[in-house]
Amino acid sequence: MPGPERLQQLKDHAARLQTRTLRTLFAEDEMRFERFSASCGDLLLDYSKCHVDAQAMTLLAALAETAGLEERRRAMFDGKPINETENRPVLHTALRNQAGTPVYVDGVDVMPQVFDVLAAMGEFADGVRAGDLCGSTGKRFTDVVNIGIGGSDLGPAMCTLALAPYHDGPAVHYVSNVDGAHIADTLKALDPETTLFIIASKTFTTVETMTNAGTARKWVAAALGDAAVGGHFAAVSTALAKVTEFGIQDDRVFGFWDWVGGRYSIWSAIGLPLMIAIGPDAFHEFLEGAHEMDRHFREAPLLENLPVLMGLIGVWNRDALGFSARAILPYDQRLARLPAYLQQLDMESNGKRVTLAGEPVHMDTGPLVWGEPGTNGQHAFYQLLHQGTTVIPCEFIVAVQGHEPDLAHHHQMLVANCLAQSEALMRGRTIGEVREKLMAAGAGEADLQTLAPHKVFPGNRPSMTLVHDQLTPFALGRLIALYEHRVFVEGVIWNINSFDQWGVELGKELATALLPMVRGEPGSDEKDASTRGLLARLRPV
Ligand SMILES: O=P(O)(O)OC[C@H]1O[C@H](O)[C@H](O)[C@@H](O)[C@@H]1O
Repeated sequence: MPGPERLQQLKDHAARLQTRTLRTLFAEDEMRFERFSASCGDLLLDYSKCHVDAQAMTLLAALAETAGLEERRRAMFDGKPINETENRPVLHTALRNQAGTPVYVDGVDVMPQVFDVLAAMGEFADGVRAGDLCGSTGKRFTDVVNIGIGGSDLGPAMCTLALAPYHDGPAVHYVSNVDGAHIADTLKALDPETTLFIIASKTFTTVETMTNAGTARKWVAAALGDAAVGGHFAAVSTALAKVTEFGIQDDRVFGFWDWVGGRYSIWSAIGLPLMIAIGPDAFHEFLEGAHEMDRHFREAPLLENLPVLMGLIGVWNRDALGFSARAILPYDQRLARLPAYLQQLDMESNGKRVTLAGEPVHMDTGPLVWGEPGTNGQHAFYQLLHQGTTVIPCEFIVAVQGHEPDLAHHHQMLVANCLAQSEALMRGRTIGEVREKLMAAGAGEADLQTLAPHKVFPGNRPSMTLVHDQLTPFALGRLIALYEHRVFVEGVIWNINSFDQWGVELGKELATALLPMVRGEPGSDEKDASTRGLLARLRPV
């Protein structure tokens, strides 16, 4: 983490720069787009609408260097235990290391195991897709239900929707919430004879997943008998002994390793439902896209390096300009679940308040991450983005082309809207411009007085835009890896551990203690008055 002087230097520069609006910065420099954009293959990052100049970028790059970004990056790729509180390496990059170059953990090359699991997944996925691997009554699987939560759900669920045009396998459903409504609504339309369940849990102890798995098992047993259960279940986990205890056949268990964080696990066997949906070849392209970003992240100079640039701007927005949120706005309906996916990736990784050494941080860390696809969001919350009192930097994502050649006119409208939003956020509309427009429309002086202030857009609101050719499996893999490394860059500058998640533990512990009380056992006097009051109200009638 940069010392207070460096941080002050950054803030001072930001204050100086803010005396010139984004509009002015564009007016002053015809080359601003060329200067503040960068690419990785066909993926373009335009950050020229962020409130930076060359000096800001130099200061930020120096910050990254002082924070030891390059050493930390090397340590991650080399399998050093950079997740210090759990004493684990962080090697999701090995899972997509399509080059197969050795990656060592405790002196052992993990690549052969990675390829073995990928091959086993491929064989299983092909079997299910071809109908060679059937349910207990010999019928082919028409539906796959993935039961998992957090990192064992969000990645495959988000990607299955994102890659719908490539989906040529059985229908895939995702059940995560312990709310019985989720599994009940999902199973309502399914036939036990043709349904395969994948129980996905890194630890195989997560209460939600185990509860849903138990319900699914009962559902199969009730329809087809106990002996049929084995034929309808597969599992993905690092805790193989626990999977065996649950009773899932060995040849249907796909392992991964404790050096894969849950929110970084889509590249592992956690991707199995996605592979069943799109097929092993497309899944390999997805891994290849991520691998391409890994290469770019390791090799591109800092100020041409997309994850580094996005990370530096993230820190700039958070710590120099004081913005506490960022909005993820994909102009792509199939990326509807990307904001939710990035919420876990970003907020579980960088929502931290102590440094690696356990000292309180003296900078603001991870921002609030949220969003919705455009154009839907425009008709809901963009009002606040344009005229609210809180400035929220926006991240737009859009493809040159969709997958619906017959509907190219839809795509043109989508693109026009995406561009219009970042332009409006940047330029705004001044009171003079508003009055001019109103007068041109024949408004009288009274109308001008009352209406004009409401129609002013302050502008000067930063955004960045990512553009790729098309949302292919390769492009999706590259996009996710970009965001993963961006989170890493920010975490290094903040000097926090981006790979643990102790903040989720207290709630789990308290829920376990509260469960008997919810069931009606006597409450504990130690509970606060609010919890006691709510418990009383929530007891079954
Ligand atoms: O895969 P599992 O072990 O079931 O864990 C599922 C999820 O639950 C935890 O609470 C963590 O916060 C997440 O990081 C994790 O992805």
